[in-house]
Amino acid sequence: MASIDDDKKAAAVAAVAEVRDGMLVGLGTGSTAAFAIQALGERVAEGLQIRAVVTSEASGKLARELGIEILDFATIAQVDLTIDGADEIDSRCFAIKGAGGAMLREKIVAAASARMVVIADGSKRVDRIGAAKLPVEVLPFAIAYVMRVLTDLGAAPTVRDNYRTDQGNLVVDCHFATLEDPRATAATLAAIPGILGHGLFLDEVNAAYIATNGVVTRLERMGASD
Ligand SMILES: O=C(CO)[C@H](O)[C@H](O)COP(=O)(O)O
Repeated sequence: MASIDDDKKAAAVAAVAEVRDGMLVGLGTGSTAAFAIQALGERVAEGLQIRAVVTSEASGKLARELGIEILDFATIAQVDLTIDGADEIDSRCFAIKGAGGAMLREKIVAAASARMVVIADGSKRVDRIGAAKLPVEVLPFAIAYVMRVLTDLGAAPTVRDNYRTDQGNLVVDCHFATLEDPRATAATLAAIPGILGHGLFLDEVNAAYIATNGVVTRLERMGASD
């Protein structure tokens, strides 16, 4: 029986097989993304010619150690393929991300990407997203106000202890009693001044590789979802 790490690695290797010579690749954050960076590093060592942008300092450090050329994302307008993990993914290719706190950069890199694939072990596959905590990145200046608004919305917000994002901001983990209309929730969060980003990925994910007991399943987005 495959371990969770075996499954993370299997999903990562399947996604990395999509990478071709000449691509600019977006590298996600987290333990599953680290398996993808590792697999990509092995292909680079074998001669694959790619360059990459990263969604966190941690992923950048790992990628550089593996000999992957990293570009400054501030100079990049378009990425070919981004590979990233998720905390939950459903059949609509809706995802919740951000347990690792990198969702703001991850969302930006995903938005800039022609294609984004999520990689995950089977525990992340759900019927409908909503059980996982939904993180939001908050400007420290706005934290008291944002906490009041999120509490009024019934989001049961908690500030992540002793944590700052790579941009120096706070993360507030939310949990809504239901996430029946994720688009409405995303719009509500995006409209709150002081919230810089949130972990709902509703339009970014094109496909997912999900591994359960060593078997990798590919989920492909079928046009527009709601
Ligand atoms: O969104 C993320 C980081 O912001 C991660 O991709 C997500 O939390 C999954 O992490 P892991 O692969 O370690 O379970």
